[in-house]
Amino acid sequence: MTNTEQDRWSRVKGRLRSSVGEDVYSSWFARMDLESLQQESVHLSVPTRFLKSWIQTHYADRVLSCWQAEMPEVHRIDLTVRSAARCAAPVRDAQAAPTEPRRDDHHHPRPAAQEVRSSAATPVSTSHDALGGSPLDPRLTFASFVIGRSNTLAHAAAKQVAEGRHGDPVMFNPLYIHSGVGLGKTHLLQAVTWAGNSNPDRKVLYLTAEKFMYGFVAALKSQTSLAFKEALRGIDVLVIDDLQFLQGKTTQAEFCHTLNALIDAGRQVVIAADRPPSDLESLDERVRSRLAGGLVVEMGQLSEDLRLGILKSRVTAARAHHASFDVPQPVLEYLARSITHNGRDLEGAINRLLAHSKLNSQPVTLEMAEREVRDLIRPQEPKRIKIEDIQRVVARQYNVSRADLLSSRRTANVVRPRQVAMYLAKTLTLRSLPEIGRRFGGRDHTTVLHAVRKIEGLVSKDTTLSDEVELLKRQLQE
Ligand SMILES: Nc1ncnc2c1ncn2[C@@H]1O[C@H](COP(=O)(O)OP(=O)(O)OP(=O)(O)O)[C@@H](O)[C@H]1O
Repeated sequence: MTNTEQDRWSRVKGRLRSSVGEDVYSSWFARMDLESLQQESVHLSVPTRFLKSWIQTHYADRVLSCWQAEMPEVHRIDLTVRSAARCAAPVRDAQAAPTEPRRDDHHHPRPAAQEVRSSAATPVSTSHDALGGSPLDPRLTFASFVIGRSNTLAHAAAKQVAEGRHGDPVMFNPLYIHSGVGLGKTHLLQAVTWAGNSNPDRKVLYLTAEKFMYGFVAALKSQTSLAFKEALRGIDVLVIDDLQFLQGKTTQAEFCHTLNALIDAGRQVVIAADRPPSDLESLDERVRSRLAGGLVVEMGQLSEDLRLGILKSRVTAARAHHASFDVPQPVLEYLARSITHNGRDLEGAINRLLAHSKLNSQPVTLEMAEREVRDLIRPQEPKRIKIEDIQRVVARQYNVSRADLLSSRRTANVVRPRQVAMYLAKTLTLRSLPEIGRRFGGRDHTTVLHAVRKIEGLVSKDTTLSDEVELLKRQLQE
């Protein structure tokens, strides 16, 4: 690709970024590449079918108009998937094959917003119970899931899975969601299960990894493992929570087998764990790579806005049974500001205020809240920042890949981000210059020192760069 084309593409991305805002841009467009540029058409690519379909449905016109602002002669945008994701394949096992014919999307368009059940009033599909699915909490639905910057992509992907129909092609498989403790994985997975099972044609089975192990081991003991496997293969979506707890060679082999059978049959698999597939050390390498082969989405820390949203939704839910319960806005803001670690503590705080105000027949006040939730407020430890995080965030910000940062390429669009990343590594971590050099593709410590000095010098003069560096620091420390 020529430099002019690269420049144009950078300007188009700039336009796109300012037109949709930083958050939307980084969720949907950060991984979009320019493949080629013809006179009237532009060929772009994204890494997953999901991103492709999302961009086509929601942003096709926007992308075209940003190109036209740069090159009025452009009339067509072709968007393709870089690495082919798996589609629905024919079911190998005849016994487990769905008996219904596929419906045609064009003739039976899916309603734009599928109704999602919102209470325990509707029983979850009997197949879920019959198959020995893990218990579901009726409160954990899409309706009660609050969306924020850290979970937009995970939520959208989960929604897409939940709204699929029996026999629909599978867009990304498996969908793998990971996050730290208490950041909403179980909530999202159960929401998929509730919503998916509200369609009578579909069977969605939610299992914790423990239940998977137990189900399998128990089935082995009672010689019914074949039946258990058949049952698993008869479902449309298998949801497995807390995968990090899957242990034991036999169980793992069986899990791998089930995963392959389901994926090859075009059935959806959704997985949650507290770490990315590559960090699931106890799992076999083949399983890890299969897990990483679909869409892997991380849910970050809950931002203050999101925490406030969760608190409000919890208060609303509590008011359904306790109409007089009220938490004034300043108290909610105080809680959102001070309880920073996870959703479970936010829920705990509201429960305590509810209990206290009910038992003592007192309204909730700021003093009461401060007293009641004292132990939920942990002292702010400075966040330990990893060099990989710095490389990831910088690469995303400047639209280069992490491999570019580590490479020996010396083009300007890579050199500056690399220097910024090294500068951040020196200022935000305790790593030594040689160590940083090693982590940046085996560079010498003098190269790192040069980069650090260079950026130090520039930020004092160049306000754009200094704003960029500040933004990066904030993203990393969040
Ligand atoms: N985005 C959100 N909207 C509403 N509630 C949320 C959200 N994120 C977390 N919560 C709430 O926080 C609590 C903990 O969430 P959840 O159990 O889903 O976390 P988890 O990531 O599965 O944790 P673990 O790693 O311990 O399994 C739940 O009460 C959940 O409803």
